[in-house]
Amino acid sequence: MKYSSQMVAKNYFIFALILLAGEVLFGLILGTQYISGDFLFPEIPFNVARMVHTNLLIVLILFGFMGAAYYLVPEESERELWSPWLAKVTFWIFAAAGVATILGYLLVPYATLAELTYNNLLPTMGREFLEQPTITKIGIVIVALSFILNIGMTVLKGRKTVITVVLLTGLLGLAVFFLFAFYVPDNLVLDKFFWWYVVHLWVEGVWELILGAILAFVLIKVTGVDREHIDKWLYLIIAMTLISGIVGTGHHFFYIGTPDYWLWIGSIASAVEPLPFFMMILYAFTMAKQRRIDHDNKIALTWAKGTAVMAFLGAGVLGFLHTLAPVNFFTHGTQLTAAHGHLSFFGAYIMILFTIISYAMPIMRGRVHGNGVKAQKVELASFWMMVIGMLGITSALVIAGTMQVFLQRVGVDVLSFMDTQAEIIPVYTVRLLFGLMTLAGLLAYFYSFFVKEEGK
Ligand code: HEM
Ligand code: HEM
Ligand SMILES: [Fe+2]
Repeated sequence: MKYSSQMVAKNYFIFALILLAGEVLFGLILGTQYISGDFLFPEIPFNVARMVHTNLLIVLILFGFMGAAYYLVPEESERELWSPWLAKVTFWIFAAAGVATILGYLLVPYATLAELTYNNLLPTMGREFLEQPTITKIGIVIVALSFILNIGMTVLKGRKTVITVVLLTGLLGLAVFFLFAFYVPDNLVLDKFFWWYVVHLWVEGVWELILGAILAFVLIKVTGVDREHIDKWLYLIIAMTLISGIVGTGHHFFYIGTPDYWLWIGSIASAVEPLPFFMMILYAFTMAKQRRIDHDNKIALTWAKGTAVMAFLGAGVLGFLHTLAPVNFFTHGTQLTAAHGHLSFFGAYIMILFTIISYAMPIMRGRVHGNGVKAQKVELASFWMMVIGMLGITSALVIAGTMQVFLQRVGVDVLSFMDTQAEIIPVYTVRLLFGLMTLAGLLAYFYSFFVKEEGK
């Protein structure tokens, strides 16, 4: 490790992985409830489990991004972190607030949680992904500001690279768009309209910049390819992302009460969105081919290539599947949406965290050349188990969604929502089995940390 302050990233990475285990566990609870509705009722109702599942996902990605930034920014900027102390303190504040919020979801009814946290003073609760009590949201803003101050000062005072500039832009965007979580208009159409300013402009806008920057950093390290070469790709990908992604928000404004012109704008702009994801595949594989060094940490490169491919499949292919207005008319809010949500979040934002963790963690643990051969073998097995598990979950959901559309939405003699769900239960059983495989893969990943190196 070049700079001792990079070490602060370790806690962030470990905590992100623990939250990921919780997320997958709650996914399995949800998957079981789809088959047997009374499972764990009344202790953990579906709506609560869902909230815990998705909120853990968001929070773990935030922890992962912070860890990634704290690790790579000092190295890129060629100086110590502006304030390692601040980074350590914010970790504990954020971790405590996160745990308290999840416990709040699980231990008291949501309405009571709203009352206890004085939601009436500034109502922001109750929207998907943004269910956190207002006070937690304020905490997130404070943590984000201190984090950006720390990263920003390090970047400004040190060497500026394309990677750090892109990363910082992404992080600033992340913080700015989160502010829309505080704007909850009474009008339901406006409410939904601005809700997407957080959700869409995060995942299909500024988070993609963060993803691109982390991917570029790891690729430079493990391939030894010239920075100038990688920078050109990064510029191109980022430009394509922003051009298509910002206007592409229109694909959420088709049938929610917004004007008709969104049908055209949303369809056309978002149809371009798969391109930057496709370019990431070309970029990762070209770099791997042109590599100048044979880094001993082979698995980090595997994760990097895997991220590019899976993000393209989840976001690019499954996203495109329902992004044209005439298709979305039938598929909106079905299991096809869930299929896309799972593979895109996993392929892009969970896998990029595995990429940076697999590169950085061995170094932080004193293994500068990466883990030993045996540990990397276990990690490779975990890679495939998780990738196949998530592909299995999403394939099942694509089948479930297609059945749902045809049974419930096409023609006149259609089934009700619940009758349709009953027909799909066999497919949900397959989903659950692949979910178990994903969990097994994650456990194998954890185990790889404890594999002893030969001769030690
Ligand atoms: C890292 C892995 C996972 C990620 C990234 C993930 C992500 C997500 C996301 C983004 C949603 C919201 C989807 C939407 O609104 O369309 C969701 C909901 C859900 N997830 Fe996961 N999930 C993961 C693992 C699992 C597993 C292993 C299972 C079960 C086997 C599962 C089952 C569910 C269910 C049943 C829902 C609720 C869908 C609904 O409301 O109908 N998830 N997950
Ligand atoms: C990594 C990037 C992406 C992530 C993490 C992501 C995630 C999600 C999630 C979780 C939802 C469900 C939200 C909800 O209603 O609860 C969603 C919806 C949607 N996504 Fe994405 N997405 C990504 C990229 C894309 C791309 C590139 C496209 C188009 C090419 C796309 C098209 C759509 C559409 C059309 C919907 C609305 C589905 C509906 O009407 O039910 N997404 N996305
Ligand atoms: Fe979107």
